[in-house]
Amino acid sequence: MTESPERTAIPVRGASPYDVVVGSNLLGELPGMLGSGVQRVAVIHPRALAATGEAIRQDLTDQGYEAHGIEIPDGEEAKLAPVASFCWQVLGQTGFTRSDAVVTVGGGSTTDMGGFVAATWLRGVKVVHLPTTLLGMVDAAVGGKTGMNTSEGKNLVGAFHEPAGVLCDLATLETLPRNELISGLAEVVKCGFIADPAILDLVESDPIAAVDPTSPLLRELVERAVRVKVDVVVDDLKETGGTAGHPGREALNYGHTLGHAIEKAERYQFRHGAAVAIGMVFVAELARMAGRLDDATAERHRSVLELVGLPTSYKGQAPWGQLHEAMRIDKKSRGDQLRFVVLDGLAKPAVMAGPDPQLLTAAFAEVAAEAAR
Ligand SMILES: NC(=O)c1ccc[n+]([C@@H]2O[C@H](COP(=O)([O-])OP(=O)(O)OC[C@H]3O[C@@H](n4cnc5c(N)ncnc54)[C@H](O)[C@@H]3O)[C@@H](O)[C@H]2O)c1
Ligand SMILES: O=C(O)C(=O)C[C@@H](O)[C@H](O)[C@H](O)COP(=O)(O)O
Ligand SMILES: [Zn+2]
Repeated sequence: MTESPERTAIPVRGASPYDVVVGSNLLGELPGMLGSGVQRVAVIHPRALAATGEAIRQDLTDQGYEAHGIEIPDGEEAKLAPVASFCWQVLGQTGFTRSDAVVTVGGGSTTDMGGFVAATWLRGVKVVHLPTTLLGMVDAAVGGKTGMNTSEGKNLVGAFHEPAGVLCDLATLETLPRNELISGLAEVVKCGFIADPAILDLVESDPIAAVDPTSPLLRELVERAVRVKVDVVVDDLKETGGTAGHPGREALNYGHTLGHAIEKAERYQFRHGAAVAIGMVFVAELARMAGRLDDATAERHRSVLELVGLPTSYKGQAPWGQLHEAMRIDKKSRGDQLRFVVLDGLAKPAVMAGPDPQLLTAAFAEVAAEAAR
């Protein structure tokens, strides 16, 4: 790892190695990440970042690229087939070849959709991610997973397609709405529970700095969470399974089984991180009730998430039956068997396969009932 006060480069080793760079004012590094031979660049950005997207497009044009801006909807509306189809149309009409590149500028919905377009255009062209949300920096832009929603559920279509580089420019977080920053912290806290408990200590030590985009503490959280994700994906890029005693990439799905079901039930009006926060409390209860997780660690889920303003109980309208049904199509399921990532202790992720339905109902009661406490 190369470090300086301005930038930290975290290498992702593997068949196609690349760097995740964390720092400020990193745009000058984009041509280096694009590498040689790129003539055309498509800058995919959401509506909310129209000015930023255009500035990056202009900058690339000034440097001699044939740069095209592609504006997509904000949030989950971007992760729909017609939006990918629109992007393919633009790439076709501008004559994109296999030596051209996609640059995404935005949050996880943009990197998921833009990454999917890059994975599928001509069966795969280069992509560089410029995440502009905390969640995008610590999670979505890293590791090559892309996901599109269908009416049946969240991220049901996608591909693994690693980026050529990721630039996490912390200065971009200064315009991010507070609730979006807090949503991203859920994935940071997730990394604390599954792999790096120092993350939890840091958040607990100064929860105000943890939600301050200019704080050195948030920068340390970003770097730590990126390292957790990188360590997992280099060992199990395509989620085919971990080594003995570790669930591999599935560990990153901690809290997501119920989380994704909540997002779908709430028609994606819930922030991803908020849904995952509730999902983590649910699986902590599941593991505690199954005798796998101690009371203190289970309770720590609630306390650390609440410290930064994340929800720990489900106050929405969907009944358990609807959420249970939605979980069946989760990618960790095998046949009719539901599988959950649980903890056997702090930083000890494991898989619980086919839990007793009564245990599931009891764990959900702990999450839903808290609303009435
Ligand atoms: N592929 C993966 O590994 C992975 C990992 C985690 C999450 N995800 C996906 O990421 C998505 C959530 O991503 P997200 O939380 O970044 O949300 P998002 O991409 O929907 O962005 C949230 C909102 O903030 C706006 N925005 C983005 N950057 C901004 C900035 N700097 N200033 C002002 N506004 C800005 C966006 O336009 C949007 O309206 C979900 O779809 C989730 O499934 C994917
Ligand atoms: O990178 C991964 O692998 C993850 O599971 C990270 C999750 O935070 C992310 O939300 C991911 O998109 C979920 O993947 P899915 O396979 O459950 O759709
Ligand atoms: Zn997630």
